[in-house]
Amino acid sequence: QAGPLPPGPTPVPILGNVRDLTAKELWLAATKWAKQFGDVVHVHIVGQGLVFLNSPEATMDLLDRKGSIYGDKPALVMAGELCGCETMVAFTRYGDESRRQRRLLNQAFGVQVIPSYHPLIATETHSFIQRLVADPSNYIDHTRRYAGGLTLSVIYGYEAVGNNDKFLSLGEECVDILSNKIASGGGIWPVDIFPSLKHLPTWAPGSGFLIKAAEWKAKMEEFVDQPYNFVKASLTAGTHVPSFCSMLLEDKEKCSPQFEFDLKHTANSMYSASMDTTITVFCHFLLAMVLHPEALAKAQKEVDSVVGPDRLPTFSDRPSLPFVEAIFSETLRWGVPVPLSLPHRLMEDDVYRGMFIPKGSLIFGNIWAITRDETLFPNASAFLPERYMEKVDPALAKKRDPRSYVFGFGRRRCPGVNLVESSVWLMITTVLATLNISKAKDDFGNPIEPKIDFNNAVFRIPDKFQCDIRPRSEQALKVLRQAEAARS
Ligand code: HEM
Repeated sequence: QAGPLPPGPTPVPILGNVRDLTAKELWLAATKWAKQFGDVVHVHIVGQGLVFLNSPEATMDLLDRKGSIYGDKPALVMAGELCGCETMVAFTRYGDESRRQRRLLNQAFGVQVIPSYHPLIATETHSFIQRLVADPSNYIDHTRRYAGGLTLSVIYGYEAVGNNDKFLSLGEECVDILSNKIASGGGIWPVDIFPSLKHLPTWAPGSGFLIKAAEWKAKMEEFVDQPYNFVKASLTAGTHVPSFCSMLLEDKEKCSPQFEFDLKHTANSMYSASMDTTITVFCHFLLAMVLHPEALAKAQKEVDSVVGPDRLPTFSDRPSLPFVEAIFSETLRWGVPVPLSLPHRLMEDDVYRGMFIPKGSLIFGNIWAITRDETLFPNASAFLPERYMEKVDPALAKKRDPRSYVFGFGRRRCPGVNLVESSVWLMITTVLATLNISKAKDDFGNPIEPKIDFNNAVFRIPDKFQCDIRPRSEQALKVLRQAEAARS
């Protein structure tokens, strides 16, 4: 071993740090260790090493600069083999398959393609606002329908019908199983440490995980197959709406079984990755506006002065709305949608600042620790969009830009980032233009403080909180109706 392991909390014999790894807000525990042990922390579960990188320098040095050995994903027996997730993009091993998938992802959501989705994004945004107006308390379901509906349209040419649409419900159920059951607490199950446990007969004590895994695998297969079979059937029937899948499937030359396999799984990964992430960002935006009426008023004033009362915001307004831009950036930083990113796997032994990081370690970029770093973001736990209005040199601006972290790192960085840049911006800006957001009131007219808790193991989604969402004016409703009428 070429040097000591990075420091970390003292493990107990054999089991290691099992007791230190909690499923609830693991990023808080990891950040406590960062304060105690530094920006590279090592823990282990029965010998499986987990390394937390807690600073911009450490994530950049290892996950970005040494991306060729830090770009792998763990071969988890439970998640991958038993639950059937090994072909989902976020779990595929680094190599030919992941490269083919990334190429498809770039074809769908590369920066050059996004403007072609602008009209659809606008339509979906306007419908989203109408639904918020009609039924404000179900803002989470509306956001799922917005984000999932957008990817279902773009990828499969499928139009979601209602918040309880069959593919939206399937998506909701499967993403919940993935993040809160399969990947909870770092995603390491006893069978990942002792693979022979997978041969336990299902009647044996302790084999309950095998029954659960079989159930979840069947669901994941439905999730991957059903929307894809919809495109194939509509292509055969000639009823398809042009989409990413239909366009590629029409090119018969390309359609080898391997290509179809890649397409089917990549399509599913785009759909599944779009929902809870967007929900997390929108919920934090809503919460920030409820808690900071002064920021809301300032942003509305800016939107009003640029857009005026007679139309809705469009992408061409973006350069004229710097404070809205600052709110967007601060929402990403303050909200931290995926606080520990998704684990990478180190492919070769490595030495970093004299510390030995063994091959096979799971590497977590601790985005929470970075975005709460007081030296980079003074008063880091406060929502302060003004911090992005300050002119700073380009190197510092990049270091402070939450986009350098919140979409993950290196060769596995989020391929949905360009879509999010457009879709979430328009969503936020249109809400600011048309809606007022404030604390809900009790029967006596007293404001109710939103109760915030986080119970998702991967995404930092605030549990549903009370708030008041209503149209800003009759005129706002009128322009929304006009936008709808123009479409039909
Ligand atoms: C709304 C905000 C979003 C955030 C904050 C976000 C964040 C992330 C993060 C942190 C990762 C892990 C990166 C890593 O392993 O280093 C990731 C991976 C991924 N994201 Fe996103 N994401 C968002 C939206 C989307 C959307 C809309 C899509 C697709 C349309 C998408 C598709 C993916 C895929 C396919 C991966 C796996 C990439 C791989 O392992 O190679 N994401 N995302």
